[in-house]
Amino acid sequence: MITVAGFNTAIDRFIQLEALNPGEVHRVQVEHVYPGGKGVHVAQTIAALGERVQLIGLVDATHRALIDRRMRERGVAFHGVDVGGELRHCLALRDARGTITEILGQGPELLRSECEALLEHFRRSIDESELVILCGSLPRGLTATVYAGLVEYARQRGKRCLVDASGDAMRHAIDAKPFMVKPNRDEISEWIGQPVNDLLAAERAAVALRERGVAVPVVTMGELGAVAADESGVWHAQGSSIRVRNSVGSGDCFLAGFAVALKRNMPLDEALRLAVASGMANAQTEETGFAERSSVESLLPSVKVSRLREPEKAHSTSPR
Ligand SMILES: O=P(O)(O)OC[C@H]1O[C@](O)(CO)[C@@H](O)[C@@H]1O
Repeated sequence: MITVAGFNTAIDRFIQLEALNPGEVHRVQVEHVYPGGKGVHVAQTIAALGERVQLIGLVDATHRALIDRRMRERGVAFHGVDVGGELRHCLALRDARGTITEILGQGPELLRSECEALLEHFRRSIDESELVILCGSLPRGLTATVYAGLVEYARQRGKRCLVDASGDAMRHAIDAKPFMVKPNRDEISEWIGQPVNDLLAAERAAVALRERGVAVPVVTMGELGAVAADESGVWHAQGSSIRVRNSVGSGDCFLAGFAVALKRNMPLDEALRLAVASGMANAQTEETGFAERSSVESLLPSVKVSRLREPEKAHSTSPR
C-alpha cells in the first residue's frame, strides 16, 4: 500500500481558447472539469500502474460525490476530510498554439479542528503503508513545517517518505531528510539560491541534496528530462519528443511512476524510466494528471537513461 497525503484537493478546470489576450473577453471552445490537486493526480496514476493506494485530502459538500465517484472508478481509497468552506479551483487555459497558462486557487482557510482531522487521518493510515507521499501546496491553516513533522513521524515508523512541495514547506521537509524529494527546475533553483539551468547544475544539486541527507533526490528539468541520485550514482533520463496535448499534471504522474518503481524495489535507472514514461503518457492525453498503464508501457522503450556520475563519486561535490 502507498499512502498519498495530498491535502489541498482542487477542482481542475481545463479550458481551450483561441488565444489568451489580457484585458479581453474570451469564449471557451472546449472545457473539462476533473478532481485535481497533486494528490489526486499522483494517487490515481499509482492505481492505474497497479499498486494499492489511499489518498488523504480535503473535500467539500458540493464536490464530495464527484470526487468519491472518480476515486472509486480509479481504484483509489479516498479518505476525504470535510471542510466547511469550498475547495479551491485551478484553471488551465490552453490557446490554439498549445501554450498553457495556469491559475491556481488558494483553497479554504482551515479551522484548527480541520487541520487536526487531516493529520489524524494521516497518522491512522500510514501503518499499513510501505511508502508515504506528501505532495502539493498546503491548505491555509497548516504551517510550513507540517511536511517536515510528517516526514519525521513516518521515519519513526520505518516508512520511506517522498516529498513534492515548494517554498518553505519544501525547505523544511528537506531539513527533515525524507527518503526522496522531487523539486522541479524552479524549486531547486530557489533551494540552492542560484539558477539550475542545465544538466551539470542539476547533477550538482542532486549531489548537494544527498549530502543534506536525502537518499534519493530527483530534479525534474522540463524538456531536459530528469536527474536522480542514489548510491548507484547520478542518472539522467529523457523521453523522446511526443505530441503534447495537455502537460498539466505531468510532474505528478512522474512522481506516481517513480513511487511505483520504489515500491517494487526497482533500480534507480529503471525507476527514472518508469517516471519519465508516466509523465509523457499524461502529456499525450487531454485529461489532466492521469496516465494509463498501457500508454506508459508503450512509451518505456523510448526513454533514454544514462549515468552521469559513477557510484563512488556520488557523495563528492568536487568539480569534474
Ligand atoms: O497543490 P499545488 O501545488 O497547488 O498544485 C495544484 C495544481 O497543480 C497541478 O496539479 C498541476 O501539477 C494542477 O492541475 C493542480 O490542481
